Amino acid sequence: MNTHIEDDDAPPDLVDVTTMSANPDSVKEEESTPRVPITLVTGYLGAGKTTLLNHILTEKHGKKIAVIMNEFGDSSDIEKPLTVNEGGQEVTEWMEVGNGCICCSVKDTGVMALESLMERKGTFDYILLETTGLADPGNIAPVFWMDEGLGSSIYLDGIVTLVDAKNILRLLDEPAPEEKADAHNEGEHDHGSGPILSMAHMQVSHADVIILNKTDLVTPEELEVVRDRISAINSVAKVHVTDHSRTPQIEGVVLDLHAYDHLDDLDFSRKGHSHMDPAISTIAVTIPPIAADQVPRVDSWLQSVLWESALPQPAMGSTESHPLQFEIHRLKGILRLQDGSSRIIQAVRDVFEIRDAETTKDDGKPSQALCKIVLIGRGLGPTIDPWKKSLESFIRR
Ligand SMILES: Nc1nc2c(ncn2[C@@H]2O[C@H](COP(=O)(O)OP(=O)(O)OP(=O)(O)O)[C@@H](O)[C@H]2O)c(=O)[nH]1
Ligand SMILES: [Zn+2]
Repeated sequence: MNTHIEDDDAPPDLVDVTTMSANPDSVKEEESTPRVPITLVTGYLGAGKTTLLNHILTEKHGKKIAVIMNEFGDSSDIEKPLTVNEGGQEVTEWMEVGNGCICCSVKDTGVMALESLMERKGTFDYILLETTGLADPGNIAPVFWMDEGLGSSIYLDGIVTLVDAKNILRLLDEPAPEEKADAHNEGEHDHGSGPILSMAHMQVSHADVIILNKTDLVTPEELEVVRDRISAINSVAKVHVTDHSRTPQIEGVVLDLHAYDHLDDLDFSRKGHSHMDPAISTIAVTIPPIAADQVPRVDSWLQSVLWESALPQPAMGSTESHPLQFEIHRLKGILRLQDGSSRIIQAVRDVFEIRDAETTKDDGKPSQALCKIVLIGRGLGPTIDPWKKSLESFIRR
């Protein structure tokens, strides 16, 4: 399935780079160097990830970007090409990243590549990592929160998912590859049975930005259908329509998304979509401002929802007879406190954090003053009612 060899935009040539070897002083500098942002670039096989990265490498953006490409598609590579673009000069070398297996991919080859990359910290100020087309970004994203080493030197700026407009509908309706990987996958996330859930769903549901690519291959009508389907799965991601991954700009589209450090934009971009995806959807739960001592209750509620896939029941003896069978892939939220401060919630799968929000300007709109939690996942049910009731009653207990 790999088409890089006959690409028009062939990957840069391999050149020797002595200038990039680790600076002996870098160990001393480590403490003072700020964390480097990383954007994960995901998307199904052939969606245009490498095309996007090549596009970025040739644009003027004034950043030294370390790009780790996934040149050999989905073999478990033992080497990854690393390109750093510096003053218009591209330098590529190959990094040993050890042996990885995409099925057991908490430590996949991408993560190992990052570990080798951090040995030369200071030679770049941004990282772009192309994940393999079959990888679930939900496995990689939490590494930046859980891994002491990587988490202290890198922060996740956002997840960009390339979508192949021509093939996405078919991919969304295809059975998940998990069945065949299962033998290899014990203890991994069990996606259960139920509506079809493909890798394409996982990649779309985790996205902060969706680049709807290859639009030259579809009609405007087909494009509309695809857009509807995508936003039914993930209504919060920003969607950019492209061909050959040529985004209108790079900053704010692929770089510097700050998807995990502020949440201006929890409003759904396309409302009232009629074609719900049977497998994954987005819901938003809003409640009035809470007291500071209710924040730990929200934390407990999230533990139940994210770790146990259990929605705390509103009250004893409640008539709730059909507990939802759900699974959350991505969750973000903002808690407004009665004292005027805010907290931000971020979760990818079962890893989550609640932290202080940077002070946000109060624009006086009452809707801005509500707590809001957005959940993306499967089996969320037809209405937000059970979610809202559960949250509201749980935090008051
Ligand atoms: N027609 C058309 N072709 C495209 C477009 N974007 C990319 N391609 C071509 O599609 C092929 C695959 O693109 P890549 O950028 O290599 O895709 P990828 O996601 O990196 O692929 P893998 O790494 O194999 O998963 C290449 O031949 C690209 O030139 C597009 O918008 N329209
Ligand atoms: Zn690629």
